[in-house]
Amino acid sequence: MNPSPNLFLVGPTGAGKTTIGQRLAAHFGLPFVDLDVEIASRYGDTVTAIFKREGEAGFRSRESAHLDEFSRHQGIVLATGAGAVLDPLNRDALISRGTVLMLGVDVDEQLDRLRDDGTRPMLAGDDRRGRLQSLADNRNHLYEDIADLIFHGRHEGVDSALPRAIALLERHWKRC
Ligand SMILES: Nc1ncnc2c1ncn2[C@@H]1O[C@H](COP(=O)(O)OP(=O)(O)O)[C@@H](O)[C@H]1O
Ligand SMILES: O=C(O)C1=C[C@@H](OP(=O)(O)O)[C@@H](O)[C@H](O)C1
Ligand SMILES: [Mg+2]
Repeated sequence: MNPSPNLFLVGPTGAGKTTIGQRLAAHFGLPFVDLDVEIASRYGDTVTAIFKREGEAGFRSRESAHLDEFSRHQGIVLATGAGAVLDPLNRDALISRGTVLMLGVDVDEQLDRLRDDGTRPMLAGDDRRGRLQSLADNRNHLYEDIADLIFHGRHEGVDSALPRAIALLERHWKRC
């Protein structure tokens, strides 16, 4: 079904890269890898703890190393973290080693989905809306630049989004 070696999910925090990625992998019968989970398990720590101990720069260098490693696999679904696209080498690896699916989401929906979620260090502190807006301003064009496909998240649950995402991918792969 997938003529491309891998499926890479990119997009803002809370867009559903982890959740939808897992469900897409199950649907297509492919192994699922979440970059953040791999980083956390490799260092026996949470992403939040790595941010606290090493700062964002420390996390980013681990993220780039893991992205390079896992993007070389064949036939996986890989959920990246929202900031993985900041490094141009990461963007090149994603573009050249698989189909890049951007999951888009607006700030209101992010606020809603992540209301009770305290696990995202980039959102720590006050003014979540302002932080999300500035992350969107800085990053959305990077996702769009590398995406083969863009899935626009609506105000709907995962069960309703999933078949739309599957249909989008199947249409794309049929054309390839
Ligand atoms: N339509 C939807 N698509 C994706 N995630 C959704 C949707 N509706 C609700 N969610 C919820 O949003 C939360 C954030 O999703 P997550 O997969 O962690 O995003 P990401 O990995 O992109 O940061 C999860 O709790 C997920 O169940
Ligand atoms: O916005 C970011 O830079 C980050 C997003 C997180 O992933 P999600 O996109 O799954 O939240 C995780 O990689 C880390 O906390 C940094
Ligand atoms: Mg995630």
